Amino acid sequence: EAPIPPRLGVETPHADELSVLFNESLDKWGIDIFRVDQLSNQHPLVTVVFSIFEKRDFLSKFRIHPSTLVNYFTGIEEHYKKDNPYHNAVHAADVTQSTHVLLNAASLVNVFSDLEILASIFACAIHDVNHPGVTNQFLINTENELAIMYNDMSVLENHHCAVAFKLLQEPNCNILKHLDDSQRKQLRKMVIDMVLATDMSKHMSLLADLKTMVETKKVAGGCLLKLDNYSEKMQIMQNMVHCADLSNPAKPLPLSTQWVTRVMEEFFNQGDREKALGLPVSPMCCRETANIEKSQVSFIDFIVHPLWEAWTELVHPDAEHILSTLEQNRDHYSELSATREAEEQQQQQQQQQQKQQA
Ligand SMILES: COc1ccc(C2=NN(C3CCN(c4ncnc5ccsc45)CC3)C(=O)[C@@H]3CC=CC[C@H]23)cc1OCc1ccccc1C(F)(F)F
Ligand SMILES: [Mg+2]
Ligand SMILES: [Zn+2]
Repeated sequence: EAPIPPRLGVETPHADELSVLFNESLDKWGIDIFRVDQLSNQHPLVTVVFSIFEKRDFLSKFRIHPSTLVNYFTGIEEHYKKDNPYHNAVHAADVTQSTHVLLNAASLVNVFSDLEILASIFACAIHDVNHPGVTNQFLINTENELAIMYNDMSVLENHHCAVAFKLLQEPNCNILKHLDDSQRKQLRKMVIDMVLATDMSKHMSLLADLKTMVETKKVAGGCLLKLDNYSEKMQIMQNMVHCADLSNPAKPLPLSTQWVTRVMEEFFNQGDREKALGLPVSPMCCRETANIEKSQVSFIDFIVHPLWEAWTELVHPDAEHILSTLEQNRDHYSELSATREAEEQQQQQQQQQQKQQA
């Protein structure tokens, strides 16, 4: 019989501290996921997934042996590249825990079945697995084997799904073993639909559909979401995972700024590689010229805020605090970018004056 894994799914000398942190904050927006990474001996994804599965009683509901769960998600975690500054297992753990919190919104109670919730958590955990640390456009421009494999269509997102489902076939890793065929087929389809929807090129259509749904729900008298067909339900699940994937600017500032540093590092590394290859450097990816605060303000104004505004309306009033955190953070970055601009202008004037005096 397979051995029972340790209490939090991972061996760590900080097990007590970690279980206190989870008891206090696993269900909270703004858990310090970087501390989870430290306390879990750099196994943030395994311990977050294990704890969520336990809290939602998924091990018994879906007859998953604890060691199978640990084997599979340890394999997944190992396939997240540790030297990616941003797209690593900490990001996967962050998106998974964020979705776990979004699922607890009062207006979403009894909306999703256990299988749909399992599919959502699973999709988050694997949604960036084996990410190479560069964008789809970079893979396409460099005719990378992945772009050839997937014909330039959602290259990364197709790869994440394929790697995740291939790992299920490893020995003692099949967490879906005791699902019946129909459940397994449904879960596979739902996970693929959610992961492919994390491709930013799908963002505008996803948001447009969400806004339409919010309008029709309002007309229907703001009642609890009555989602009678797969497509409507999947739209909500896709937007939920997409919201979690775009939740960095909506987290408490000390967490948000760490994500900004990480993602800029990853995009700058890509900019360095583009320059070395003689390729045009992607916008905001040039180490010398990027204005980090300005990037955040436009990212929030054009992408993140419109999405979270729609989500907040859909689950009103459960996500109000998230939207207000996002708005506070946006103002912080905007003030920072204004002062930085003023400083740069002052420096330029001083240089001008020095030149004139010389
Ligand atoms: C914590 O901070 C970020 C987290 C994730 C992303 C992610 N960005 N994107 C894209 C990158 C290209 N985008 C744009 N390109 C040019 N002009 C604009 C104007 C407004 S968005 C946009 C759209 C978002 C991804 O695909 C990543 C993978 C999946 C989900 C989200 C990830 C972006 C963060 O910070 C901002 C940013 C950072 C670095 C470079 C550029 C940007 C920038 F401001 F540009 F977004
Ligand atoms: Mg992704
Ligand atoms: Zn992601």
